[in-house]
Amino acid sequence: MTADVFRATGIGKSYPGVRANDDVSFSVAPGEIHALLGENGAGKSTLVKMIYGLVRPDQGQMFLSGAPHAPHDPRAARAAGVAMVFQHFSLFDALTVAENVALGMENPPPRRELSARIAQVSRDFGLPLNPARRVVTLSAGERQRVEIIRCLLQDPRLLIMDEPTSVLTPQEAELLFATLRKLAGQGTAILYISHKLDEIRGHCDRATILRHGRVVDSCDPRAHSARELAAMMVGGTMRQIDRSGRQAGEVMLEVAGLSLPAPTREGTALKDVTLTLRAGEILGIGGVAGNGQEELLAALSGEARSAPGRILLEGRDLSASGPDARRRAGLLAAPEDRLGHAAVPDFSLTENTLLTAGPRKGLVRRGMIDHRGARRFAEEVIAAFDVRTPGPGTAAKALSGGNLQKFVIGREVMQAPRVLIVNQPTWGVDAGAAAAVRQSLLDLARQGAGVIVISQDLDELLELSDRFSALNEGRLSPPVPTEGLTLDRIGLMLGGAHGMEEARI
Ligand SMILES: Nc1ncnc2c1ncn2[C@@H]1O[C@H](COP(=O)(O)OP(=O)(O)OP(=O)(O)O)[C@@H](O)[C@H]1O
Repeated sequence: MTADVFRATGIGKSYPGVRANDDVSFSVAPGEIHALLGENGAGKSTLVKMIYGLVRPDQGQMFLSGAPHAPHDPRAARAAGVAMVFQHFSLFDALTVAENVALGMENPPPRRELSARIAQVSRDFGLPLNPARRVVTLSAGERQRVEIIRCLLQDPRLLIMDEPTSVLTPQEAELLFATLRKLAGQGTAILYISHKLDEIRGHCDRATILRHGRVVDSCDPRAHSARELAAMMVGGTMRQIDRSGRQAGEVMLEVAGLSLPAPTREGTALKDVTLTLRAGEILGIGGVAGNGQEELLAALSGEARSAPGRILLEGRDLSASGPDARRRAGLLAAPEDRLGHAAVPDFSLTENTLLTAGPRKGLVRRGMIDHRGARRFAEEVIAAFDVRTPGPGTAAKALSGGNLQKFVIGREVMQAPRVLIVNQPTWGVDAGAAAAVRQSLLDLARQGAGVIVISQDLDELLELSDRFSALNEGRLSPPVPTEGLTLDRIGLMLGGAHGMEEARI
């Protein structure tokens, strides 16, 4: 007999060369918000994928409300009462909220009844959402609400959330926590994966800590500091960020009156973007997702070209140059989407170094690829950025999200750029690795490079940047010094960005 909603005993799962889960035992009580904590690659995703029927364990047993739980696929898991909200949304842009919800249901009711039920659940849980809206018009927070409502309509016993707040504004995140608390109040168990330790301390009742696939600790996160939790995850102490030793030098990058039309119907036009970046400086650009972040990165990296005189690197006009020419000149960029944009999923890490490091590291000469050189460079990145992987021959898609992120950032930093632009550099990266990535950006600036950090993580921007600008519907605000800047003030600078108004309800 057990009163647990979920229990795992001795769960094991191996991949070639990796023991992703090793003798994992833990349980989640009714009404409990239970955090799964661990470094990148610790085995959190593998564990929840087994609970949701996406991956089959090699060993051990799982129980749901006391009954054996061994789902063959997600449909079986859902039928048993498990629901999951993924990091990446699986919604169709062209369809309405109600149509998307219907697609995810086994036996959807007639459309009018479904719309009424969606409206009911959104009222009950304080999740404002109009069933007739097309998904393409929704902010990230609203899209997530669609996924959550889809889950709630199943009336789950166990709800799994994989890094749900990484795409949300602070206001949207608060709304999400209020919903989770309400749900827990009704007895639903919630399994919550996040790398944001303060968030876990603030909202979770219990935490199970995984390291190298094993459960190493279990605690009440409210009784520990973020530092202590991080130490449990890594089995050591966290290092402090060192911001010292940087001086603003000569102008490295100048962007003057850059305007570009939206690349797609859903995209954002850039409107008269102007900025100056000096050597040794970090400029932070904040904003709600979908306000031109990707477009700005594309315009700076050379994926999108612009009229003459718009983009100058050390006085040289690169406006009309493509990515390779800009890389050769020292203007490098790491986009947000690591799997697909920054890295080719089926390519090995060695092959993936060639994607961006070819021109600057001399890995492609007269059409010939220097494979040994590429492999050596991939090995250097793996070592310097502590990328946990069996080796440079591993396919990018086999790395855990955070480890691939470390690789993608490391690949650019280690090319010694003059100017580096990164978008969401620590998205999905664990606390220890995030500190290492941030330190590498500071070190790069200390060596005289200019760095632009585009991020939705305001704490990250405050920690890293010397000046802060807000990107709002493709417009960049004049920069303000970060020193003394409060979250409230930033909120005002971001004001009017779509999604914020609803989030304040
Ligand atoms: N399909 C796969 N093939 C090979 N190895 C895999 C596969 N999926 C996961 N792994 C490996 O299993 C280990 C655990 O990965 P998992 O994704 O569960 O970690 P995680 O704790 O969720 O990490 P993150 O916080 O970075 O998302 C990692 O070493 C990863 O490289």
